[in-house]
Amino acid sequence: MFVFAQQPSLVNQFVAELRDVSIQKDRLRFRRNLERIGELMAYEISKTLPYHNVSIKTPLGISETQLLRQQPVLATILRAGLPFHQGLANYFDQAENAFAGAYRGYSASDSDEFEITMDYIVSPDISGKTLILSDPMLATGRSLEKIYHAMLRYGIPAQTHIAAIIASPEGVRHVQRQLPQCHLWLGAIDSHLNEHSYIVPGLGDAGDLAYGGKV
Ligand SMILES: O=P(O)(O)OC[C@H]1O[C@H](OP(=O)(O)OP(=O)(O)O)[C@H](O)[C@@H]1O
Ligand SMILES: O=c1cc[nH]c(=O)[nH]1
Ligand SMILES: [Mg+2]
Repeated sequence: MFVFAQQPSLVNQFVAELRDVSIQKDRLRFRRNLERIGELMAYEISKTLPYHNVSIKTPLGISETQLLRQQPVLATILRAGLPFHQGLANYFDQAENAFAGAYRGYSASDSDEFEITMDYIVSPDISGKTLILSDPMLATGRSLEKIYHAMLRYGIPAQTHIAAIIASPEGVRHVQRQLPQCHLWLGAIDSHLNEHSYIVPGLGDAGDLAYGGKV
């Protein structure tokens, strides 16, 4: 598990801006910060992927270097995942992409009990490929668990990376227990979940901050 908050970097600045009530209401900046963190996480994850040697012909000679052996498949969960996904896609710029729609379906309007409902998924074949599954918020971990299992309809990946920006300790434990094969990349691990399963201190509702409220 790699936690960006455990070392000084610009990721901490961008996470701070996502959280800050005096900055986060600027939707454009909020989305751009999700995207910027996606870009920096892509760079960090790229250091752990398989490479092969290549020779590049320049106007003056040959340059030997190492390039990614294969682009990953980038998968994300609507809505809040979209800007974060775009950041990953800016750097893994030839990746194939998968999208899933999932939301918390509550048993009653005054209840905190919910099931994760998935109503949309589209993906390329992921057999033998590197899968990077992203969602900025890892609260209970049940959305990521559900979408990971749904992705297995499209093949068994060679390796899976889960990228999240803010996680709860409960969610991290859940993902580590349910998906022990996945590598975790986290911006920060916060204090706890509240009674509504929101992360504290967290940032609030990432989807609403990025795109506005919903009815
Ligand atoms: O770890 P979990 O307990 O499953 O919660 C995390 C999920 O909640 C948020 O999405 P939300 O349902 O708010 O949808 P939205 O992005 O459309 O706002 C977030 O982006 C995750 O998908
Ligand atoms: O804290 C949380 C939990 C779920 N979804 C969010 O956007 N924020
Ligand atoms: Mg939301």
